[in-house]
Amino acid sequence: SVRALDSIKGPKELPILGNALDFLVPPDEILGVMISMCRKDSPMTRFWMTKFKPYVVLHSAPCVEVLLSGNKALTKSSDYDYLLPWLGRGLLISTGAKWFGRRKMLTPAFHFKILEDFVEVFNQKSAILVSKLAEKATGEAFDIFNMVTMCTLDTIMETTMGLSMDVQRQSEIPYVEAVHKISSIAQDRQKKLWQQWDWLFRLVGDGKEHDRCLKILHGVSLTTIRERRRLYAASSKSDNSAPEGTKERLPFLDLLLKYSAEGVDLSDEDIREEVDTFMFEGHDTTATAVNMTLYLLGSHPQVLAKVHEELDAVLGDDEFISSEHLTQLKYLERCVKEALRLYPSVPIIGRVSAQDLVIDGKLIPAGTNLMIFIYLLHRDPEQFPDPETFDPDRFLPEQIAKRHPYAYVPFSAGPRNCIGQKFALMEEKVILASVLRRFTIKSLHRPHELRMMGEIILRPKRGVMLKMWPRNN
Ligand code: HEM
Repeated sequence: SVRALDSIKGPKELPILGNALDFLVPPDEILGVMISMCRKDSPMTRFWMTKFKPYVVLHSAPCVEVLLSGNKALTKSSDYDYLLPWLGRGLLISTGAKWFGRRKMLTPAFHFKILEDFVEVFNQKSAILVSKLAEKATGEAFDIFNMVTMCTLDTIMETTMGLSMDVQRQSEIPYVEAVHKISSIAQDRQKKLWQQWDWLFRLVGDGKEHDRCLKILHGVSLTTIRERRRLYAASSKSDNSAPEGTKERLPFLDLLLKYSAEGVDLSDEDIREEVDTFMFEGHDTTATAVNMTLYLLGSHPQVLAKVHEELDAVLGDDEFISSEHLTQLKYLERCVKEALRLYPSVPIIGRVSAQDLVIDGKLIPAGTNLMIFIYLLHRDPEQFPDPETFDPDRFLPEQIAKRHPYAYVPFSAGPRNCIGQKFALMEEKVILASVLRRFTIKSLHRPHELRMMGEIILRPKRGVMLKMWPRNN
């Protein structure tokens, strides 16, 4: 049945090895290789990671719609298996009844009422970032990437895990370094045939480094659970109610602890998987998104001027950025969305279909690995004319109405979309508004100098180099 895939266009392949050798390039060249493989004259492309493992890459809106709408392909592709030692079968990777039950269980933790309570934390954590940036705002070049990452990590730990770790005041965070390293190793394993087998991965691959990272990552998640369990038990004992400030709507980790205390089938390992999944997905994605928005604004002074104007008009002298302010920051929101178009934090997602599918008139047999190449989809010139140009007005309502509904999916779409989408957009806006109301910025890199790496999460190889100055100074 794999023969059916021969009717889909793709790059020339070698016997047995297929296209596997094409991927043996440094991490900052993978996206380029993928783009050059994908056919411009076809809405999807087929390639072979050896002749035993075909992939179909979808890069046009109507094809993406077939896959993401409905329940046809809710199972993740085997590429996610490389993340299993770290994330286990938490919400990102689980499938079937386990995924469905968890999704239902965790959705209330992202209820808009809870998100409104988080706005205060977004403000507090952004204020720490701003105070650190005040030292950098001298017109000297610096890399802002990790400073923003620490801010988003600090935020996710306090909002969803209920713990104040004060990571922004520390100079180095082994957790962040381990996240970057392990994602890079997982990505690397996908393309290196000899690393597919665990024993060989350990013998000649990055197995040792992988396990070192794993120890750091699980150390942090297990400590987090232990600490929150202690606080949860103490507060439940004292007044028989949820921990302080959480009312009846419990944030993420407390919700899991409550279910496990009530005897719902949720082992310590189950909780650990979810904590690891949300700590990772909840900070690394937003870090890239905020960083790339800053990069783009720092390269487009006229757009930045309009953002400044809007911030001054909406925020005035109000120190606290409220959810009402956020609703009014429409231009900033368009910038955030346009930045996620050009630099979607998750550039590629993978599925496998349990049943035969017909996409663009072609039969895709059950079991085929499917990729949605979000990065390329967002550059379709038919949907986004002059696609490399940063133009926030593409997200004016009348412009959105002209496009295919699946032309823009930075948070994926359908039942397995991003559970943290609203959280992310609110957090991004608070961080950006807090920073930009006080500072003006200039980016030092041109787009091709960023050398974007698609290591599960998109990352610029050389960070985001900026010059920054206080405003009105
Ligand atoms: C700008 C920020 C973000 C972007 C661009 C983003 C993007 C995505 C995408 C594309 C997916 C689908 C992944 C796939 O199909 O493999 C996803 C899933 C997910 N995201 Fe996000 N995300 C962001 C922020 C967040 C935040 C803040 C959280 C948590 C607080 C979060 C938690 C998750 C989880 C748990 C899933 C798996 C959902 C499921 O399969 O049911 N994400 N995200």
